[in-house]
Amino acid sequence: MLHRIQMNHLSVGFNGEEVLRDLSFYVPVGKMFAIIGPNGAGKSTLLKVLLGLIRPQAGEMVIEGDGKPVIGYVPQSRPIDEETPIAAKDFITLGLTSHLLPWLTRAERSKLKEIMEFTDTEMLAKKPIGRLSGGERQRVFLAQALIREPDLLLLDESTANLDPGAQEEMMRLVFRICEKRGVTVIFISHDLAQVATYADQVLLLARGKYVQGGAADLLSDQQLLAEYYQHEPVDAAQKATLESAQRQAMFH
Ligand SMILES: Nc1ncnc2c1ncn2[C@@H]1O[C@H](COP(=O)(O)OP(=O)(O)OP(=O)(O)O)[C@@H](O)[C@H]1O
Repeated sequence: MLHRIQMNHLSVGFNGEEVLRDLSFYVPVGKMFAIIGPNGAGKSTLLKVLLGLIRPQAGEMVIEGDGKPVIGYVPQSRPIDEETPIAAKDFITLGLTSHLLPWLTRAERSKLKEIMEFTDTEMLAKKPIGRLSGGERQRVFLAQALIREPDLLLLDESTANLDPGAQEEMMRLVFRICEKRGVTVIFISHDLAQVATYADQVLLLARGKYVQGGAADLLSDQQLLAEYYQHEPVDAAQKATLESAQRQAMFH
């Protein structure tokens, strides 16, 4: 169980170029937290800092819990060679400390069964991961992250390449994990509707600046979004004109 996730004055750069500058924010424990912002804003870099893969040049990261915090990670869906010789079930067990199926303890086997039921991956158990559909593969990645019983779950655009139904299914699973097991979830997304639906708090990031706020307040601030995403805000009149043009295009 986590007690506190707090970043204080983080700065990260590559080859002398700053990507994150003096970034301070907190993540509410046991909630869904979204990181949004334009391409190149530093969102994945921030997740890598949380995963301990990048050491910030300045600042500190505080992740406090009852014991050593366990972090699960689900990457963006990527193509995997069809012939990759590993079945979904074996892939999921790679998340455990004993690793390979024959060496699983009784407790680990029962955990595996529970997680595969939860993520609806039982039917995929024997299929090579390269032959799974995008949505199936992401559920397998999620199962691998969950089998470690994480305190903190990180998702880096994990639903980006899925169809709307599969996106919804995956986010509902993640939401249930957060709600029922008290897992803190940090997810990166470019889908602002998805963020509005699932996030409690949002960190909006652009190079060199950031703002944190409640999802409803922050996402309804068109001026702020336009400033960070660097486009003109769409006002009500423009929206009506656009919709009318779309309707006309449909009938001609
Ligand atoms: N290992 C690295 N070496 C050099 N530059 C890097 C490295 N990792 C990231 N960067 C640079 O840092 C900047 C931020 O990258 P990052 O992947 O964090 O952005 P992002 O917000 O996740 O973008 P996107 O929405 O496109 O995925 C980019 O300009 C990128 O080129």
